Amino acid sequence: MNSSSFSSRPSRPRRSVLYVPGGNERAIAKARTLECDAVIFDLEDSVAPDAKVEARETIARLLREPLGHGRETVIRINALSTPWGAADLRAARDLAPDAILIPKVEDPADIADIDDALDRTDAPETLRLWAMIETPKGIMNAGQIARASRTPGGRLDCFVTGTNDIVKETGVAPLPGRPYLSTWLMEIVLAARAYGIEALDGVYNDFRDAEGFAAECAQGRAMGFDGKTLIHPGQIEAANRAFGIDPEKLAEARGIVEAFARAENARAGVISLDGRMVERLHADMAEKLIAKADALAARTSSV
Ligand SMILES: CC(C)(COP(=O)(O)OP(=O)(O)OC[C@H]1O[C@@H](n2cnc3c(N)ncnc32)[C@H](O)[C@@H]1OP(=O)(O)O)[C@@H](O)C(=O)NCCC(=O)NCCSC(=O)C[C@H](O)C(=O)O
Ligand SMILES: [Mg+2]
Repeated sequence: MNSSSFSSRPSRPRRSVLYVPGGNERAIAKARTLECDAVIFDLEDSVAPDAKVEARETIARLLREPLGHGRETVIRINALSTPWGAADLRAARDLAPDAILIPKVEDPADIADIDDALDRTDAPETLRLWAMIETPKGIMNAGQIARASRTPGGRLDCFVTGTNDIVKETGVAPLPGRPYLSTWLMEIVLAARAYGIEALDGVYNDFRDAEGFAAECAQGRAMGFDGKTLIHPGQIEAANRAFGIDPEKLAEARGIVEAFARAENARAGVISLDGRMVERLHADMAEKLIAKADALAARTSSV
């Protein structure tokens, strides 16, 4: 398989991925009613050290039922190097979420350690790993981290950008338009694309600023991110719109696929369609878009 091919990436919609603090029972209950594509139940930075054990017990009690309606359930654990990491990993594994999110990944070994620990407990192969890229070393090593995911049985499926930690660790100014962050964000996208995994943009802290949020979503989409991580239910609709599918683009994609399917184009590498040059690589991209639209359509919206 061509590890850099667009079509090798999964087509699950991840337009809107909401963090929910693991200790907040009201927010956990509310998450079941929301139209986001995935929910990250957090045991790391949104939970104070003294509340970590209780938060773990809370999600173990409240997440026995999957979210349903095609939404992915993800649990962010504390790093294995912390006093809570190993017990978080066991608890998360027992809940059988779609993925476990590992914070502050800096090296392929950070993923391999978790993979090995999961293999020792016969965790299902379907359990995926997501990696937070949010430190200088994590950004610099993003390519190697993604590359290591291509090993047989590798579980890594998605990079999640941690802009708050990047700002903290680098001292970069978090200005509107993210001028000093953009290069690093695009390195994360590039590393993900090179090895066929997905990449999610970081959070927008000022959750009452709808205009600023919409602008940052549009920027993230233009950078190539698959979706945005969110901190508040009020951000879901705008993220779904920004990272959703434009009906005109979908119609165009269907036209490209149909054109290449015609008998007269069976051996063509390039065709002319509506006055534009269209290559087989465009057909690959079109198929990916159609698969994403189908996955969205298959999701029931009656949450
Ligand atoms: C940011 C908040 C603390 C704001 O909370 P609050 O003031 O309570 O908001 P509202 O009163 O507007 O809430 C209205 C209702 O919505 C529910 N709610 C709020 N947030 C969530 C949520 N995230 N998920 C589900 N439900 C939510 C409230 O309970 C209200 O419900 P109801 O009363 O029944 O109507 C709060 O939004 C919050 O805690 N957000 C998540 C914070 C978080 O998880 N942070 C950690 C992840 S961000 C990060 O670490 C990224 C990365 O690592 C990095 O480095 O960048
Ligand atoms: Mg962080």
